[in-house]
Amino acid sequence: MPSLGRLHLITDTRPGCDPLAVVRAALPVARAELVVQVRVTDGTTDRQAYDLARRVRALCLPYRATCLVNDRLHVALAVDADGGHVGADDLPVAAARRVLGVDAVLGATAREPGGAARAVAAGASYLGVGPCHRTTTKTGLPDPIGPAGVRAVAEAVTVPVIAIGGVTAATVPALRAAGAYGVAVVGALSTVADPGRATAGLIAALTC
Ligand SMILES: Cc1ncc(COP(=O)(O)OP(=O)(O)O)c(N)n1
Ligand SMILES: Cc1ncsc1CCOP(=O)(O)O
Ligand SMILES: [Mg+2]
Repeated sequence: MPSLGRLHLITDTRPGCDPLAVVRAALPVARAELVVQVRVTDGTTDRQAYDLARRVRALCLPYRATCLVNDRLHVALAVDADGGHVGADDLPVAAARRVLGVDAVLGATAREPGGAARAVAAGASYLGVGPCHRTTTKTGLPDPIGPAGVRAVAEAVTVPVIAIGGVTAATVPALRAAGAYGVAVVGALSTVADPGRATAGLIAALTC
């Protein structure tokens, strides 16, 4: 399995967003350091999710960037994505691993060391850990765990920890110092005027 990219761009399909434009801007900057996770809003049909994932997959290929699909693992299989990401409301990690196969990249959401260790034992190849900071992109989340919460998880597992939730280039150094391998973002790339420039800022923070 190729090494995991450090910058995870999660697609924003809320009204008024153009997820493909953001992916197109980020790819030439981050190249193989980019992991694009296709995440769609609940009201999105499988056909719409498939069409978006198929396009993202095609855009990623020439850059050797990784393409994952959030929640809908049948869509991941249908577009031959590199893998998927599951959380508490999705297929259990072991079932997701059976669906995707042994070689797939499989991310699981974790918030504390016990859940993190269980997810890894069940077959997760990386963990999405958070919310680290307050986010405006997803509602209904528990309080942020901050860099200290990331550290607690990172010390409990050997797989890459991807910090998520309110991440910006300015908060990356503290998250990295806490043991995060990389970060996942929605707003930091999808709600800015120049996503290519924002990608460069995040990559610089992740690789220094
Ligand atoms: C990298 C990463 N980490 C966490 C999540 C959240 O997944 P989940 O808890 O299943 O919530 P939804 O994204 O499905 O709303 C993620 N998607 N990616
Ligand atoms: C899907 C998800 N899970 C925890 S926070 C989050 C959204 C992160 O979005 P942003 O980077 O805009 O805070
Ligand atoms: Mg989910």
